[in-house]
Amino acid sequence: MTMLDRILETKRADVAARKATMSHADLDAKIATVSAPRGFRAALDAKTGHALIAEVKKASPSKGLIRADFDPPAHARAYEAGGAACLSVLTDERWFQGADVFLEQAREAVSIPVLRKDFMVDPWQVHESRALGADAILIIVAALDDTQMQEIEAAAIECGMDALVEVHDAAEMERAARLKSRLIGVNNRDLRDFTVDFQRTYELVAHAPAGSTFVAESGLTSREDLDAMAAHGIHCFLVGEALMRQHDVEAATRALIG
Ligand SMILES: O=C(O)c1ccccc1NCC(=O)[C@H](O)[C@H](O)COP(=O)(O)O
Repeated sequence: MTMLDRILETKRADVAARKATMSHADLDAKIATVSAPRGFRAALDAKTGHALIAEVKKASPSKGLIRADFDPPAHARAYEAGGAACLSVLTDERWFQGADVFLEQAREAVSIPVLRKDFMVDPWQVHESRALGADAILIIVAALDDTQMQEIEAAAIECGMDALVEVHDAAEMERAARLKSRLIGVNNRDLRDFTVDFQRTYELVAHAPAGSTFVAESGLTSREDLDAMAAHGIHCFLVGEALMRQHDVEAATRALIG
């Protein structure tokens, strides 16, 4: 069983338990109280130069605890002040020590759009994400069949949210291209064995559907990494650990994107 399989197994059980306690009507009532979605893809497209999705990330299955003095609203403000276009907030509890409240606190602290970084296995979670205030959700192609992806994407569209569609190889890129979303991410990290390989991203960028906003995700640590990606025509980046390990998150963000 791969790490992704294990994450998905616990996620399905978690979602089943959550659905038992909160109906669609409950979620709709909560959605009515949160502010309208902030355009996530539009915020990336509006940036000249490097456009950063900065991740609020306490821990990960590959690295364990990353940030002991974890403070989501403070990190969110530092990212925004450092020039990030958007935030990503991990909400998975079991594997990333995340929490829903981290997303609510982070979004409340800033005016830039926020991605709920979690493992979507059911359209119900999309409505739950909107109820938490999320402006975008993640669709991991490796985790879903085509029907599930379409249903989750349809829920995102219904909620006025963007979907970041994450792929790892050319076959997944083909499946992603059948969706409506043109916000495509390539995860440099193999979710099965955690190896990081920028080459995969360099190859896949040419296969993204025309007109896509293309995001390189994971394992990026330096300005040199981003410049190397830019040389391949990639200008949007999702970075977590490298920034979360810095004492001065704002300065590190500014130094990374320049
Ligand atoms: O980060 C992990 O170890 C991980 C393991 C298994 C599935 C997903 C995982 N991470 C989610 C992400 O995609 C990253 O948090 C995100 O791209 C930022 O990566 P990084 O800059 O390397 O923290």
